[in-house]
This record gives sequence, structure tokens and C-alpha cells, in this order.
Amino acid sequence: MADRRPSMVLPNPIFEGSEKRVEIDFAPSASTPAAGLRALSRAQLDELMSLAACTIVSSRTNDHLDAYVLSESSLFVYPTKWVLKTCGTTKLLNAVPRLLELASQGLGMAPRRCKYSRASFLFPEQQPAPYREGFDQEARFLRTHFGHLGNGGSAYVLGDMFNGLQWHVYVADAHGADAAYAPPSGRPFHKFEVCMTDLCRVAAAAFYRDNPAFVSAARTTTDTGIRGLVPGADIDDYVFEPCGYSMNGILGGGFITIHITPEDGFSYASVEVTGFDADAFCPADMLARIAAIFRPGSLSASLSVDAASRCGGYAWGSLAAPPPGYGVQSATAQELATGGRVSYYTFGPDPAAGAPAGVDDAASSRCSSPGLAAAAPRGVLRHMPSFSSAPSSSFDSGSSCDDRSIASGDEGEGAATGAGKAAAAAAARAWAKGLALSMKRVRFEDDESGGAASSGAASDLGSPVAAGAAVV
Ligand SMILES: C[S@@+](CC[C@H](N)C(=O)[O-])C[C@H]1O[C@@H](n2cnc3c(N)ncnc32)[C@H](O)[C@@H]1O
Repeated sequence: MADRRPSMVLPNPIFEGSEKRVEIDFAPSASTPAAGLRALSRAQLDELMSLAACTIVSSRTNDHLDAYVLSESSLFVYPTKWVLKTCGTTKLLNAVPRLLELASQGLGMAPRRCKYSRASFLFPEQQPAPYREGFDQEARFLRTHFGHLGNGGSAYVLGDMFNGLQWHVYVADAHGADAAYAPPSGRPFHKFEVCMTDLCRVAAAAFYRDNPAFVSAARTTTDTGIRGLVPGADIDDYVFEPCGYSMNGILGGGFITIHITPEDGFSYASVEVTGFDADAFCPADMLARIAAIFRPGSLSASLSVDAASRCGGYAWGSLAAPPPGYGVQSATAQELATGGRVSYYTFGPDPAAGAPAGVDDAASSRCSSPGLAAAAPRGVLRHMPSFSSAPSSSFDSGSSCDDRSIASGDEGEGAATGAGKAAAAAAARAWAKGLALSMKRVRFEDDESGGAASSGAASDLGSPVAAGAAVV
């Protein structure tokens, strides 16, 4: 008789934070309802999300778009634009054929442009096909659905192969690089996307529900400085159990979306600010404010604009400066065959910004993690394919911020050598306790400074980041 006892193999706790993102623009026809894609029913959206292997958690709506927080990232639906961003082991592309079918049969809409992008996966071997097999397979899949647009689609990989993440882009456009063509909105669509790995532990602790300082998702959004990134946005935020954070903020036709995987060993956060005018904010300032919130070991930024040559969007597509405490590892600009442009930057701790740990005054003035500049190999993504125990009992001593000393080496080794569940649980408790103490310490320091740190980012879009405006 078959053994029906539960498997003794522990579920793999790794969570892939790095998102896949598809943006599809549709051309309406005479039969298209005024709401366009927004006329899709909730049942149809649920069907599409289940094809992509995720679910809708909550939603917000305004005159311009509908924004959905998903179990794995976000969905944005405009009348003629669909933006789906999913992480983990989701199957985002599986939803594409059905979406095209629903748009065509139910709404009389045909795709006119598709842009697919993603950073490198942190754990590619965990991905289902076709993602596991490499970007060319994803691009081939997209060509089967959008190959009839323009030149059939172009695929690019930006960044340095050995340092930091790469940025993968596939784009196909019915109008190609036609200089006479203007987007239906009459203005280019700007996107600013930041991906961060190796988050500072103290910063990441804010996104745990069992953190004693946790009150509500709304408080987390405010206290971390996230709310201040796009002041006035209508925010839909969610803190997962036991950890993880997702938010959408919508303002006019633009949105901000943030997704955080705080687990040590594979921590990751992404921030996207999209659909705003080029002069709504300064990308370099925004990046500095984002870096001050998460204090990551490495980060990358992608700026993209469609129809740039026609709409004068080029100026926006570059960063004036790296975020304080970081140096540029790679900078790549790609003119798209479809007339737009993508610029991609990767950053690592800047050795010039600080000396070895302990004498790192420059870095500590920008980040409450004095060890930042003494991080493990500059900008090298710390890929941990063998991570296989409870996240809280495992850690990498090559930390990017000195708060990591709160988890002692002994605890980590005990779990790693199979000292048993009890040891792992004890390690987890000690870790959590350490986090709590550390949180208290940092909060106390904030109080002494008049709370300036926690409100440092709550200023207008485009305002510069004050040095030392680290937010906890
Ligand atoms: C909130 S989502 C954010 C995804 C985003 N792309 C990112 O990387 O950070 C992932 C985080 O939520 C946690 N989480 C908790 N419950 C979850 C659920 N039901 N589905 C997906 N993630 C969940 C994961 O462990 C992870 O820390």
C-alpha cells in the first residue's frame, strides 16, 4: 500500500522576489466600450490571474485606472493598457493568450504594443518553464503572440553579466519606430523601476507582522517613508503573514507599486513609479530616497520611455547621480527598435564613500547601517541556491549592514548542521528577539533626533533627499 504520510521533505522556503512584467497596449475598435479593458469582469480578471498562478488581494480605482494588489505583486488596468507584474514562481505569460482572446472577442480590441521586462531571477532554477530556460524562451513565446507587430519584436539584455542584475526587455510595436506616430495619450509613458537585493535587516524587519513594532499596513507605509515617495497617492497596502509587503498607490494616471520580500538570505524589494510626466520627479532623487529606506546591498534602476524621440523624453532617461553611498557598477542605454529608450544602471556600495567598517563615517551619515560600505563583494549578487532551512535560522555572514550581527554565527551553524528543529526554533526566536531589540534601539535613536529620520522622506515629489534621512 502506498505510503500516504506527509512528505518529510521540508517545503523550499525560498521566495523569488524578482518580478516578471508585461505591459500590453491595445487599439480599440468601433465596438469597444468606453471603459475598454476596464470592462473586463472580476470573474474574467480572476480567471486571468489564476492562469498566471496568483490571486487578487485587494483593489483601488480612480478615473484613469484600476489597480490590484495580488498575492504576488500587482495588476494595473487602464482602458487601453494592461500592466501585469508578478513574482515568485508565477506563470505570468500563461495569462497572455487568454487576455488577447478576451480583448478581441469581448471588447473588439487588438494588441498594438507589447513590452515584457524583468531583472535576473535570484533563483532561476526554481522557475517554471519557460522562465527557467532563459530569456530567449520568454521572448520566443512573446513572438508567437506579438510577432505580427512591427518588426516582430526585439529582445535586449542590459547590464553587466558579472556584476549585479541584468535587465531583460522584449518589445514589439505595430508602429515600429515610426517618427510620425504619437502615443494615444499624446505623451510618452515613463517608467522608473528599482530592484534591490540584500536589504538591511533592520529596514526589512518593518515588514514582519510579528515585529513588536508592527501596528498596521498603513502605519508601516507611513513609518518606513514609503508613503512620502509619491505624496497624495491613494494607497492600497498589505503586510503578508508572517512577512512580506505589497502596495499600490495611484495618483491620476500614474502609479507607484512596491513589493518587499524581507526574508533574510533572499531579501528583495522593488519600487516602480510609472505613468507620471517626466518632470513629476527627479529619478536620481527618487532613487536616493528609495535606497535610504531599504539600504540594500545592491540595487539597480531602469528608466524607460516609449516614443522618446518624438516626445522629447530622452532627457529623462538618465540618472544624474548614484544614490549616496553607492557607486555605479554598470550603465547601459538601449534605443529600442520601437522608438523608445531604456536606460539601466546597477549600483553597489561605493568603497570611496566609506572606509572599512568602523571608520565608515561617510556611509553611516547616509545610512544607519555603518557596515554598508564594507559589504560582501562589491555588487555581486549573493545567490544562495542551497538555502534550505527556515529563513530566520539561516543567514549569510557577508552582511551588508552591521545590524546583521544580531543573529549569531552559532545559531546559524546549529540549524545548518541539522541540530534539529528545536535548535532552529531557538535560533529563530533569538533572531526575532534580536530584531525587536534592534528596532527599539533604532527607534529610540530616532526619537532623540526628533523623529526626523522617520519623516525624512515625506516631502514633495522631486525634493532632494536630506543626507542621513535614513528611515526605519
Ligand atoms: C509580498 S510578496 C512581494 C513580492 C515582490 N515581488 C517582492 O519581491 O518582494 C512576497 C513576500 O510575501 C511573503 N508572502 C507571505 N504570504 C504570501 C502569499 N500567500 N503569497 C505570496 N507571498 C507571500 C513572501 O514570503 C515574501 O516575503
